[in-house]
Amino acid sequence: MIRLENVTKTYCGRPALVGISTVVEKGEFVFLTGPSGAGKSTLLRLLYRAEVPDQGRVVVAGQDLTTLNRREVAELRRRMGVVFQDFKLLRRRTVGENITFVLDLLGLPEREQQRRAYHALRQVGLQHRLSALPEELSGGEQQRVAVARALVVQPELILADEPTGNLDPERSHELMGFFREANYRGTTVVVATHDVSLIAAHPARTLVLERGRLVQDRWGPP
Ligand SMILES: Nc1ncnc2c1ncn2[C@@H]1O[C@H](COP(=O)(O)OP(=O)(O)OP(=O)(O)O)[C@@H](O)[C@H]1O
Repeated sequence: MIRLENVTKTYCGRPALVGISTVVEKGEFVFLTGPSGAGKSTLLRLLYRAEVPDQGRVVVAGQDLTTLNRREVAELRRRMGVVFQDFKLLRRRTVGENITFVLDLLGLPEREQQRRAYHALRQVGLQHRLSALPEELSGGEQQRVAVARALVVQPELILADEPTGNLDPERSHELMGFFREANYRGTTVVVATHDVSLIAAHPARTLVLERGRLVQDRWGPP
C-alpha cells in the first residue's frame, strides 16, 4: 500500500526526514511515533502529497506520488481518510455538512449522504450536534468529527495525525476501536502519535522516528 524509498525531506536546509525506506502492506495497522519534531507529520504529509520529497520515492496504492498531476492527486485523496492534527473542519459549514461534503465529492446521492453522515456521527457520539458549527464544539468534539469524516468514506488508507491528542483516555480507546474496526474490514491504517501509552494499550507495528531518521521498526511501544 505504501512504499518509501530512501526518502529525504529538508526545510530551509534543515533535514526533517533522512533516508527513510519502508513498506506498509495493504491491511496493516501501523503506529508512527517519536518525540516532537521527529518528522511524523512530515511523513504523513508526504503520503497524502501535501509535500514532495527532495530525494527518494513515495509510492501509495501503486502510484509514484511525485509524478501525479492535480487531478490524479485529488483522485488519490478520495481513496484516503485523513485526520489532520488541526482537524481542518470547514468553519462555515455545520458538523453534518462537513461530513456530507466529502460524500458529495464521491458522487453519492443526497439521501445516502445524509444516512451515512448520521451513522458516522452516531458512531463517535455526536449525532445530536449535526447542526452545530465547528466553533461551537470543544477541541475533543471537533477531533471526533474529523475522525468521523475520515471513516465515513470507507477509505483504503487512513492517515491520522495525533488523532487522540485532545481526548480523554476513554474516548481515545474508543476511537482506536473505530480505527481497528476499519482495519479489520481491510483498510490500511497509519496513526502518528507521541503517546506511548496508546501504543501499549493497542499493540501494533510501530515505526519510531528520531530526528528525521527511522530508528526502529518494532511491535508495540518503544
Ligand atoms: N513547513 C515547515 N517549514 C519549516 N520547517 C518545518 C515545516 N514543517 C516541519 N518542519 C520542521 O521539520 C521537523 C519535523 O517536523 P514534524 O512536524 O514532521 O514533526 P512531528 O514529529 O510531527 O512533531 P509533533 O509531534 O510536534 O507534531 C521539525 O524540526 C519542524 O520544525
